[in-house]
Amino acid sequence: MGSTLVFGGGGQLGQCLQHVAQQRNLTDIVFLPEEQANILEPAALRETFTRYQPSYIINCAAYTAVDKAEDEVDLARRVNRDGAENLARLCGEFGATLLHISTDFVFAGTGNQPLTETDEAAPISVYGLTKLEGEEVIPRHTSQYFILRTSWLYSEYAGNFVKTMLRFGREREEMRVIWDQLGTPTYAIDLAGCLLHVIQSGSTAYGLYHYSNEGVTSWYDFAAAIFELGGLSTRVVPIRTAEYPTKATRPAFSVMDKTKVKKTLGLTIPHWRESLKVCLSRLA
Ligand SMILES: NC(=O)C1=CN([C@@H]2O[C@H](COP(=O)(O)OP(=O)(O)OC[C@H]3O[C@@H](n4cnc5c(N)ncnc54)[C@H](OP(=O)(O)O)[C@@H]3O)[C@@H](O)[C@H]2O)C=CC1
Ligand SMILES: Cc1cn([C@H]2C[C@H](O)[C@@H](COP(=O)(O)OP(=O)(O)O[C@H]3O[C@@H](C)C(=O)[C@@H](O)[C@H]3O)O2)c(=O)[nH]c1=O
Repeated sequence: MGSTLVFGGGGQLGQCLQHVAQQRNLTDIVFLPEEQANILEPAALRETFTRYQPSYIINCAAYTAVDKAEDEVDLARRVNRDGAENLARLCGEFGATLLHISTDFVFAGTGNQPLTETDEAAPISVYGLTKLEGEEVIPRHTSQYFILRTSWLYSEYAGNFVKTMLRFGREREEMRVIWDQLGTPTYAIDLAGCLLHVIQSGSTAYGLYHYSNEGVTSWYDFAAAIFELGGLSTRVVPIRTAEYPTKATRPAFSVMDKTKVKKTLGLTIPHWRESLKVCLSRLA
C-alpha cells in the first residue's frame, strides 16, 4: 500500500489513527506531530516528502479553536488554508494521494434536511470559512485527493465535548446545554477506521465526502446520553443558543448525509449512541 505520512499526528484524530493503525498491524505509517513537521514550513515539508517518498498523506493538522479563530483570523487561515495548500502542492509533485479532513461548520446551518456534498457551503464562522478555503485550494494542485467532512469529533484522546461533559459532570449537579443546534457526533476512532480503509482498499474514487456517525442529535441530548451511559446523575438543562453566548456562531443544523461515502467505499457506519458506548467504556 506504500508509505503514509500523518501530519498533525499528535492531535485527537492523529492519536486515533495511531491506535487503529496499531490494531490493524499497519506499520508503514509515520506520525508527525507539529514539533516535527509544521505544515506552514514548505522547505522542511519538501525535505520530509523527499525523505519518505510517501504514497499517502493524511492531514490531521488544523486550527480547531472555533471561538479563538474569530480573533486569530490570520493564523487560522494560514493553518487551515495555506497549510492544506502546502501539502496539496507537494502531493501533486510527488504523486501522493492526499486525505484531508474538513468540517460540518462549512455550512450555514439554516436548513432542516441532511446535507449532501453538493449542497452549498456558506460558513458563518472564521473557522468554517478557513476550512472551506482549505477544501477549495486542494484541487488546484492535485486531483488525487479525498476530502472528508466530519462533525462533532470526540474520543478518549485530547480535549473534546465528551471529556468536557464528564469532567464538569463529576463536579456539578447541573449542566446547561444547547438543544437548538442539531448535528451528529463522530467517534474519531470510527473516522480513523474510514481513513485507513480508503488507503487499504486502494480506492481511487477521489473527491469530497461526508462522514459522521449515523443518527441525529442536539448537544443537549448528546450530553444527556453521556451522563446516562457514563453513569453520572448530573441533570442537564436544555437551553437555547442565545442563552449560551459564544464568540463564534455555530450552525443550527449541520446533519450530513453519508450516502456517498457508504456506497462508494462499501462502509457500514455505527449509530452515534453505539460508538459513544464504546468510547465511554474505554474511558472507564
Ligand atoms: N474536533 C472536532 O470536533 C472536529 C474536527 N474536524 C477536523 O478534523 C481534523 C482533526 O481534528 P482534531 O484532531 O479534533 O483537532 P486537534 O486540534 O486535536 O488536532 C489538530 C492538530 O494539528 C496541530 N497543528 C496545528 N497547527 C499546525 C501546524 N502548523 N503544523 C502541524 N500541525 C499543526 C495541532 O498541534 P497543537 O495542538 O500543538 O497546536 C494539533 O495537534 C481537523 O481538520 C479539524 O478541522 C472536523 C469536525 C469536527
Ligand atoms: C461546554 C458547553 C458547551 N455547550 C455548547 C456550545 C456549543 O454550541 C456546543 C459544543 O461546544 P464545544 O465548544 O465543545 O464544541 P465546538 O468547538 O463548537 O465543536 C466544533 O468543533 C469544530 C472543530 C468542528 O469542526 C465542529 O464539528 C464541532 O465539533 O455545546 C453548551 O451548551 N454547554 C456547555 O456547558
